[in-house]
Amino acid sequence: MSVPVKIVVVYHSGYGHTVRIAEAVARGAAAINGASVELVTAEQAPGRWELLDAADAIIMGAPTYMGSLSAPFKAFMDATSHLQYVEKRWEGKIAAGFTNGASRGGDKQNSLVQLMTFAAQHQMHWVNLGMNYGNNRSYTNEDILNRDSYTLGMAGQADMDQSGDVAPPSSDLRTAEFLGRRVAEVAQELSAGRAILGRPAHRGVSGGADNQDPEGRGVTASKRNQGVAGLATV
Ligand SMILES: Cc1cc2nc3c(=O)[nH]c(=O)nc-3n(C[C@H](O)[C@H](O)[C@H](O)COP(=O)(O)O)c2cc1C
Repeated sequence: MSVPVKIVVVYHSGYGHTVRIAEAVARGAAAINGASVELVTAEQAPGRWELLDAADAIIMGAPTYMGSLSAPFKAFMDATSHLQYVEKRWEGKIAAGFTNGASRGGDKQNSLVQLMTFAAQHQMHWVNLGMNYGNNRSYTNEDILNRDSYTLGMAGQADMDQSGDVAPPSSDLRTAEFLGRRVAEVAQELSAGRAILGRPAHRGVSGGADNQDPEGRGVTASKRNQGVAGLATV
C-alpha cells in the first residue's frame, strides 16, 4: 500500500560536501513508493515556509563548523522562532538529521544533539539513524555503512583536501540514503496510523501541548505568545 507523504530536506553546505549527503538522503526518501521529496537550502527556507509547514517530515542537515551547526543553518533555525515555533506549526511532524565534518569524531555529535533539541522545541518526533555502529570489527572496512558510528542521525566525513565530487565517500552516501528511506517509511507509518485513528495529519493549526491543560491540547498562538510582542517565548 502506498501512503502519500511529503518530505522536505533542509540543508546548508558551504563548500559542496554536505549537499552530497542531502541529495543522498533525498534519493533514499524518494525511493519509497508514495513519498514526494523536495530539497531546500537553509538560505532559501525562509521563502518556502508553506512547503515546510505542509511537510510530514523535515530532515535537516549542515556541516559541523567549530563543533556545532554552521552559521547559515543556525540562521534558518532562529528564523523558525517567529511563526513555526510560536504557532507550533511543526508539532507532530517527523524530524531527522545529518551532519558532516572533516574529522571522524570532529565533535559532530554536538551538531546532531543540536538538531534533536531544535526538533524537540518544535514538538516534532525525532527519528534516529536506526543502524548499528559501523567499522568496529577487524574484518570491516571503510566501505561499511555508518563507518563513523553515530546513532542520533547520520554523520558523514569528507577529507578536507578533497572536493565534493569524491568526498564524502560512497559508504556515507549510502548511509544517508538509508536515513532517507527510514524517515519516509516512518512518516508513512505515522500517517497511516493517524488515518486509522481518525486523527489529523498534523496538529500545527491547533497548537502543541498546553501547559495549563491536562489534556494537553488546544492552546492558541496568541495565548502561547504571552511574551514580548513578535518574539517567541522560549
Ligand atoms: C569554519 C570551519 C570550521 C570547521 N569545524 C569543524 C569541526 O568542528 N569538526 C569537523 O569535523 N570539521 C570541521 N570543519 C570541516 C568541515 O566540516 C568539512 O570540511 C565539511 O566537509 C564541510 O562541509 P561543506 O563542504 O558542506 O561546507 C570545519 C570547516 C570550517 C570551514
